[in-house]
Order: sequence, then C-alpha cells, then structure tokens
Amino acid sequence: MVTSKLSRTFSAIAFSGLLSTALLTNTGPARAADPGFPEPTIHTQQAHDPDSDFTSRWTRADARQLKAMSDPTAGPGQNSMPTDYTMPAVSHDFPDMSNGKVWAWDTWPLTDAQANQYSVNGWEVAFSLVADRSLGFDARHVYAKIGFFYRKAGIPADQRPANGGWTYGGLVFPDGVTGKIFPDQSYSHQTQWSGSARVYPGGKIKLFFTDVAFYRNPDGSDRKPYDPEIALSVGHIHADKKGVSFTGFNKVDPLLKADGKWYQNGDQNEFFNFRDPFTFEDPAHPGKTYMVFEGNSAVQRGGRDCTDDDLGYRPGDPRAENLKTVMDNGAMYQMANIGLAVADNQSLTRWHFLPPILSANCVTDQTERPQIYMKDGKYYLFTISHRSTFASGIDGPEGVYGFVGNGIRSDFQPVNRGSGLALGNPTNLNYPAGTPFAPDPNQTANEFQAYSHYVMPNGLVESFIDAIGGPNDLRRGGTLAPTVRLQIDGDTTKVDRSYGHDGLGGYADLPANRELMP
Ligand SMILES: OC[C@H]1O[C@H](OC[C@H]2O[C@H](O[C@]3(CO)O[C@H](CO)[C@@H](O)[C@@H]3O)[C@H](O)[C@@H](O)[C@@H]2O)[C@H](O)[C@@H](O)[C@H]1O
Repeated sequence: MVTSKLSRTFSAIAFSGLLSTALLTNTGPARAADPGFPEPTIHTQQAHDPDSDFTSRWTRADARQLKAMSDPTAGPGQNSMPTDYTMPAVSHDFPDMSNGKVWAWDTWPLTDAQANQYSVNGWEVAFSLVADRSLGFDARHVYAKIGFFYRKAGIPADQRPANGGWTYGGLVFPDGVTGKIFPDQSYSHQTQWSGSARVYPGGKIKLFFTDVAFYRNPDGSDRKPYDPEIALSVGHIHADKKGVSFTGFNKVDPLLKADGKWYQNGDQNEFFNFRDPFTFEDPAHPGKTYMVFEGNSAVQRGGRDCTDDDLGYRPGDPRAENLKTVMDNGAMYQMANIGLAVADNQSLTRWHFLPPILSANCVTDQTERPQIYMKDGKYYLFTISHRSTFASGIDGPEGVYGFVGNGIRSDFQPVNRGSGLALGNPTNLNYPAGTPFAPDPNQTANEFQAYSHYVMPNGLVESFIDAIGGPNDLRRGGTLAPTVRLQIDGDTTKVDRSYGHDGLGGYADLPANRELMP
C-alpha cells in the first residue's frame, strides 16, 4: 500500500495500444442509447432528513460515464477528456510559494461556517499540510504537520509576485500537543492531516483536523498500522503590521473515531480511510453544525458487499454489468463513502455520527477532503479522488468530483452528464496511467499535475502541484497550483477559460471575500 504513486505511474508507461473501440458519447441522462456504455443512474436530487438513513450512491453506471465521455480517438500526447472539465496544463517552471522552506500540499483557507473566506487586519491566511524538504515528497504523509501562510489582502493576482506573495508563518501546533489523544503513545510517528479552520468574531479559531498516529510493526518492518481521529483545537489569530501569528492550539479534543458501524475501522481494514473534517452550518437547520469527512463503508475488507444498487443500472440496460463478475474482478476492495456528523453542543467539542451521505461502493476507495458548497439554493458535495483508487473497470482522472442535491442529505446527482467529473487533470483514459501527455512541447506529463482541490467562493478552485514532467524532466511540486474557476450552474460545471490566462489564474491565489478586524 505504500507504493509510490509515481513509481507505479512510470512503471506503467507501456504503450500497449489500448485504443478503446468504444464510441464517443457526450450527452447526459437524456441522451440516445449508446451501444458501448450504460445509461447513468437516475438521481432525483431529492432532499432527505439529515438524520435519516438515506445514503446516495455514486454508482458504477454513473462512473462509467467518465469513459463514455472520453474521446476514443485521442492518441498519446492528447487529453481524451472534455476540456470543459479539464484543468489547463500547468507549466514545468512553476514558482514555489515557500521559497524552498517546506513541501506544502492540502490547503484550506480561513473561513466561517458558511465558507466565507476572511482576511484578518488586512492579511489573508491559509493553512497547509507541510513537511520538511529534506524528506522525499512521497514520504510526506507520515511526517505532515499543519503550517500556515499569510499575505497582504486586496492585491489583484496579476500584481502579486509569481508565487502568490505568501510568507510561510511556521507550524500551528507547539511540539507535543497533537497525538496525546491516543491512549497508547508508543507510535513511531505522529502526524496531522487535513481539516478545516473556522474563524469567529474576536479572532477565535476552531481548527478541525485529523490527528494520526502511525505504529511500528512489532517486527520493525516498514508498513505501519495507523490510527486516525477527527479532532478539534482552539486558538486565536493575531495580525498586526508585521504579520500573522497564533496563540492557543495547546490542547486537542478528540471528536470522532471510526465506529465500524457506518465508518470502516482498522479492525475491518488496516488500510481504511477516515479523515478530512469539513464543518458547516446549514441554513435549512439553524442552530446545528454539521461535518462531512472521508470514510469507507463499514465492511470487512474484501467482503463481497457490493449490491445491484451500487452498480445502479437502469432496468433492462443491455450494457449493465453482472454483480458477480464485478466482484470477481476485485471491485469490492474500493468502498469509499462520505460521512456526516452533527455537533451535540455549541462549543463543538461533542459530536455524533449520522449515516453516510454518499457511498461509492465498487467505484472508488477514496472520496477525500469532501466539502459542502451552497449555490442558488442547491447543495453541492465536492470531493477529490485519484485515478489509482478507482475500482476495476472504472477509470477517471485525478481531480474534483461533484454531486448536486437539494439538501445536505440528498439523492445526489453526479454533475456533468452523470459522470461527476468537475475538474480533472489532463488525462488520456485510453492509455494506462502515466502515459506521457504533452499539451505543449516543454511538457511530457500532466496527469499528476495537481491534487487536493478545494472549491472556494465564486467557484475558484485551489490545489497543490504534485508532479510535472516525465521520467526525464520530472519536477515535484509541494506548492500551490494556479487557481482556476468553475462556472457552477445546476447540474453542470465548466472551467472558465476567460479567467486568468486560458483558465489558469495566479499561483496560490486564495482571495478573501470578507474582512475581520478583531
Ligand atoms: O493508510 C495509511 C496511508 O497513509 C498515507 O496516505 C494517506 C493519504 O494521503 C493523501 O490524502 C490527503 C489528500 O491529499 O492528504 C492528507 C494526508 O497527507 C489527507 O488528509 C488527505 O486525504 C492521498 O491523497 C491519499 O491517497 C492517501 O491515502 C500514505 O501515503 C500511505 O502510504 C499509507 O501509509
């Protein structure tokens, strides 16, 4: 499981000439029947009580639309995915926001519970997972800490330095604060994973994050079982002429641990996913605070637990797959879900689980950094997923997947022709992962250019650069990518190519839309 994605990628660069013979289709649920691909599942978008046990499904019939809408005639060096849903190519000479100080990846701005982004006394603030540059980039997850960056607010992106003008402010937590929630503190590594930061009048900040301990195997071997808990720490922001600093963050409250009932735990699967809390208030349920997070369906790893509903084919669809065959091919190892929890008190220190709002059984194993985004009365559930975590028989690019409904618990409709793809890296789905992709002569691969996207107000999307280039000119990122803009409208989203330069805005641009003067 610790295989480096890039090593997998480049060992997979084998031009096997797997040009799909499938026909190109490009319409949504109402399209004419296509001989190669199924119709997507019908989703009503209907809202359900958040406390109910209705879980929407991202089905295989939905996810097969990803391939259905890819261009089977696109050859090596071409993107087969529609450009409306593809992030424009990032150039190989990208700037570094920390000027070589740290690797930076998952990033979240300072927001309130409605996802408004705040500048504080004239400074914009972003939290990022960071790791020392002496570590290899792929080793970063085990050593991640939450750091922060700040920059002057109100400067247009094209008037800032190329790297966005950020100052690296250091780590958020004093040494030894996190990790204490684990009763057995014999871990070999303690690390901090993603979350969200909510600001309150006066500058109080509630930082929700994933507290993680990695334990050494008894035989000393490399693979380490791990233990993640969703946690809260409270601090204060200080911002003066010189810059930004924090106090507090010297205590951690454990909030949620995977329960094995709705959310898979380590007894069921040592590779389970449980992390990335995103809290929000829902205008439809005043006085309550909810949280979405990444989880897995609570089944025993490898159990044959997918159902015909997870496949989601319309009755009589001749392109439907056989459930037994799907599981014989191993798809039941991919059992992602998106969880929901609700706070039991105003200070947000006590929470309880509700059933998941989305499952992706036999579709993908990871629905990471989920977030709820509200626009025009609609509720969008955005999440990120990797090409490598899709189940056997499903293929899609690294990037953002979106689902639209009419409440936080809805029969969510995957956006864009039922596929769910909102913003993918340039990828040719007709070729194995890692097949060189050359949108311009200076680049050889962009399939892993960006990841861990977060959708900000006005449809702006930030992400970090993972890797650009091929085996001969590979450059790892560890810094934020150019911001892009999505036009979000009903059940469609589209990359706004009039934003920035052909759709690519400033590097690391996370503009505040509100000001806080504590
Ligand atoms: O089971 C333990 C594994 O832990 C590592 O990987 C964790 C995941 O890291 C990424 O997830 C995010 C999104 O970028 O990054 C944060 C951690 O750095 C996390 O909060 C986010 O969800 C990857 O995107 C995801 O695929 C990984 O599973 C490690 O890499 C593995 O080798 C295991 O040890």
